[in-house]
Amino acid sequence: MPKRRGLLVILSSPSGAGKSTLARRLMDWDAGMSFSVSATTRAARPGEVDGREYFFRTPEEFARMVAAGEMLEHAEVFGNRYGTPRGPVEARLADGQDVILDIDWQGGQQVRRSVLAHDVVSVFILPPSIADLESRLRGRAQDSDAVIAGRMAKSRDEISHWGEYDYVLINRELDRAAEELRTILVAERARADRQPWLSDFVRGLNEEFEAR
Ligand SMILES: Nc1ncnc2c1ncn2[C@@H]1O[C@H](COP(=O)(O)OP(=O)(O)OP(=O)(O)O)[C@@H](O)[C@H]1O
Ligand SMILES: Nc1nc2c(ncn2[C@@H]2O[C@H](COP(=O)(O)O)[C@@H](O)[C@H]2O)c(=O)[nH]1
Repeated sequence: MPKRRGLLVILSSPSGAGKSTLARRLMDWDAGMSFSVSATTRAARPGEVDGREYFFRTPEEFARMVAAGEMLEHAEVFGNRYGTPRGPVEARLADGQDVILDIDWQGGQQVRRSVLAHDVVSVFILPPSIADLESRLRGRAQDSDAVIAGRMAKSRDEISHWGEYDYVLINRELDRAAEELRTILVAERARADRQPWLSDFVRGLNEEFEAR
């Protein structure tokens, strides 16, 4: 019976709106989903581990990965380079696993134009207000004031891309936003064109009709 291919779930938002938090909620809900670990040239934050949050790479190593065609997408974000390693994503999709990409709008555009476009569900996450966005970035306590100011300055531009996404949700109350995200996944998985085994199943129903 043909197996469903995995879904590529793109989450984008201005920095601090809650993508990683919502991605973790999705994986708590369905342990079969996985997170694509990006490569980046940015320095690791305290507590971040190479290969877990990111593959931390030098600019030269990152450029080599791009030149070798190893990136599904890549972009410069806040002065650093970020990219999605292609191999693990393609392998997991082919195996029927859903994969979450926490990437910016530039990466979102590239993935939607790629050969994997049919597998994509894209979700843009808005903060309830700009004041909340700033207080979340500050509350995370992982970036300097200068870095936070830079990210706030770019947030308007990121938000301007919301209309390019399949779904948009406002991450006001976390439990509610996580529930909305799960609902999107449930609906997308149930789409007829994502269940290639359905024609076999309906053939079985017809055989049952004929045997009555
Ligand atoms: N609904 C919410 N209400 C209050 N705080 C939240 C909510 N969602 C996320 N947060 C908090 O906001 C902060 C930023 O969240 P998170 O790191 O998930 O954002 P992000 O979009 O992944 O950021 P970045 O783009 O910089 O990686 C975290 O401290 C997180 O706990
Ligand atoms: N286009 C891509 N954007 C990415 C990727 N990995 C992360 N990001 C985006 O970068 C910013 C900053 O992340 P941070 O970890 O430094 O806070 C955030 O908006 C991410 O969505 C990627 O592989 N490609």
